[in-house]
Amino acid sequence: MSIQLRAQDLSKRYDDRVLFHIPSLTLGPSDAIYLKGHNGVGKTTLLKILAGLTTPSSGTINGNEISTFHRLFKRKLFRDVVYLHQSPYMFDASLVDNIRYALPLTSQQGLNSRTRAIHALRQVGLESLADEHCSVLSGGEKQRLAMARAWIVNPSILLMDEPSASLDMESTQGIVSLAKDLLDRGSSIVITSHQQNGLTNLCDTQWSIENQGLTVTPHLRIIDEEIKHIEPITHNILGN
Ligand SMILES: Nc1ncnc2c1ncn2[C@@H]1O[C@H](COP(=O)(O)OP(=O)(O)OP(=O)(O)O)[C@@H](O)[C@H]1O
Repeated sequence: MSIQLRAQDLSKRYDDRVLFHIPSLTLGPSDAIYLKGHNGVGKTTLLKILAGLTTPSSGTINGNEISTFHRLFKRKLFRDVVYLHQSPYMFDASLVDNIRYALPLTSQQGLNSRTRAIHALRQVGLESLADEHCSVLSGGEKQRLAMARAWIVNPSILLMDEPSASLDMESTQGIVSLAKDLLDRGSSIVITSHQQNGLTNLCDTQWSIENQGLTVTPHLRIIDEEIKHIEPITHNILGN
C-alpha cells in the first residue's frame, strides 16, 4: 500500500525561535527524497513531525490538525510511516527477536516469523549473529539491524535520519539494497545525510531547509556505477 502525506502551513518553533514554516508539502507515493540542510535547521524535527512523533506548532497533515492528542491517540494517519532513528533503540533481546518484534503480534510466533527475520538479517549481513544478544552490536551494526527491522514491515513511507552516519561503504550497500527494494515496491523514502553516497544517489528530489523554509528541487545524482549493479532482493513465499 502506498500513502501520501499532504502538509499545509507546517511550522515548528521553540519559544521565540522559528525553525521552519512550510506552506505546502507533499510526500508520496513512490518519492525518493534527499533532505538537506545545515546542522540544527530542523531536519530531524521535520521527519519526526511527518512520522507523528513530534507535534508541530501549527499546520495540518491530510487535513488533520496535528495536536498532541491526535498524535498519541489517533495514530491511523501515521500507521504506515516508519522513522529510522539516528541512534536506533534496541529491545533487550536477540537480533532475531529484535526483528520479530516489528511484525504484527499475530505473526510474531512460529517458524515463519523466524525465517522472515533471518532473511531480513541476511540482507544486511547480520545472519551469523541472529541468536546473539543485541548488546554485542557496534553502532553501525545497530543501524543495519534497524534498517532490516524497518524493511520487514514494508512501510509506505520510510524516514531515514542519517542512516549511514556510522557505516562503511560495504555496509551502506546492504542498506541501499533494502531502500531500493522498498522504492521498487512503491514505498517512499526520505533520507537525511551530510554526505552524498549510494543512499542519497537513490533520490531524485531534494528538499532543502534554509532561511526557515523548504525548497524542493530535482536532485542531481552523482553517476554511481555501483547502483546499477545492486542485485534485486529475492522475495520468498512469505512475502519478504
Ligand atoms: N525539545 C527542544 N527544545 C528546544 N529546542 C529544541 C528541542 N528539540 C530540538 N531543538 C532544537 O531545534 C533545532 C533543530 O534540531 P534538529 O535536530 O531538527 O536539527 P537537524 O537539522 O536535524 O540537525 P543535525 O544536522 O545536526 O542533525 C536545534 O537547534 C535543536 O537544538
